[in-house]
Amino acid sequence: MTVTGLPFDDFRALLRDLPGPETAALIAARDRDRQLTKPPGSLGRLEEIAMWLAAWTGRPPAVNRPLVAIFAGNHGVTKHGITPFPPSVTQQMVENFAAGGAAINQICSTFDLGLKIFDLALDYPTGDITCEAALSERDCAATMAFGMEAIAGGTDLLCIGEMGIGNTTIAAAINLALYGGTAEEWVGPGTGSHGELLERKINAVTTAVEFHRAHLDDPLEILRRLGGREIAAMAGAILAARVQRIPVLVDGYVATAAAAILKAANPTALDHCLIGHVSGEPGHLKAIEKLGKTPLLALGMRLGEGSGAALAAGIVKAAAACHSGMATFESAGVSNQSDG
Ligand SMILES: O=C(O)c1ccc[n+]([C@@H]2O[C@H](COP(=O)([O-])O)[C@@H](O)[C@H]2O)c1
Ligand SMILES: Cc1cc2nc[nH]c2cc1C
Repeated sequence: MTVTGLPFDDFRALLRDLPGPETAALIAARDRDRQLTKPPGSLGRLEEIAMWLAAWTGRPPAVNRPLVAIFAGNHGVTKHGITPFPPSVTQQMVENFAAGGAAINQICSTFDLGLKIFDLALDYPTGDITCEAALSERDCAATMAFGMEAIAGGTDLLCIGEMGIGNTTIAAAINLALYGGTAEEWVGPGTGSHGELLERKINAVTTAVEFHRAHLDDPLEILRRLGGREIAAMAGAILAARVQRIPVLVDGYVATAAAAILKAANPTALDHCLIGHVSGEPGHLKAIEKLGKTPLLALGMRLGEGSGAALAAGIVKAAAACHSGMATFESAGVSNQSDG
């Protein structure tokens, strides 16, 4: 037997043929929304969120098994001295997540969200993107496939987050490769890179995109050359959720870069996603606009670890509860506008 397929082939095929929303469930939800005891449109974006849940799950809006998935990876590019924290903090924070001591643990408890942490070969950082590919095609595809397993235990709302010292540099490089401009437009302080650290970060992003320039017309090549394991896994998880029609909340600057790879491969690939929160990272709003999205929250956070998506999950749960739990004009005996 001759093996002819390349590792990305299955993902390219999946991306070509994505399922769309369920129109019948959307129409039913719109119909019910019109009957609820409120002036039309008065719940603003909560109404849009309820319709989004119905369209993607194919049933009345509900959130019964929300899950926050955090993917952790390490990056060879950190050897350039671009971050105030050492790469060992990635593993240490994974342990902190497991022990319940991180911000994300408290947000998950507050909104009753499940939390799963996926650490990705933390002892084997990716290649230094300034002079080599971050990942081989085989490693990148295997990591995307691993990310797809995040939903295997079942969920009806997936919040996508990450942890990885150096990964705001990676996100900036991906954005520069996808959208152009200058490194300065996409590089921000991350966990606190200023002065010489920030200059080296900008140089690393410029050099990396220049080094890989001849190969950046293919989004999956951008992912494997400039990305990282947590970025590849997040892309896989978002794609798997789409195939299973599970709505997704995307977290900050880094998670958005993973999502952007899918959008570049298929313009409809993020129709099942909302952006939970616009990060304080300066390039995030522009990156969100490139996806044609409006973030649900703007709280000035720049933490990552799924925090913005998890906070937005609280809003999404409230939207579903309003839609399913509110009385109708008829059931509550409240006069509707047309009743006079
Ligand atoms: O996603 C964001 O908006 C975001 C903004 C700033 C920092 N982070 C988090 O900080 C880490 C990356 O920052 P840095 O400075 O090491 O590139 C990584 O663990 C991210 O989760 C994340
Ligand atoms: C302490 C710390 C916590 C984090 N959470 C997400 N990214 C992080 C980066 C650092 C440095």
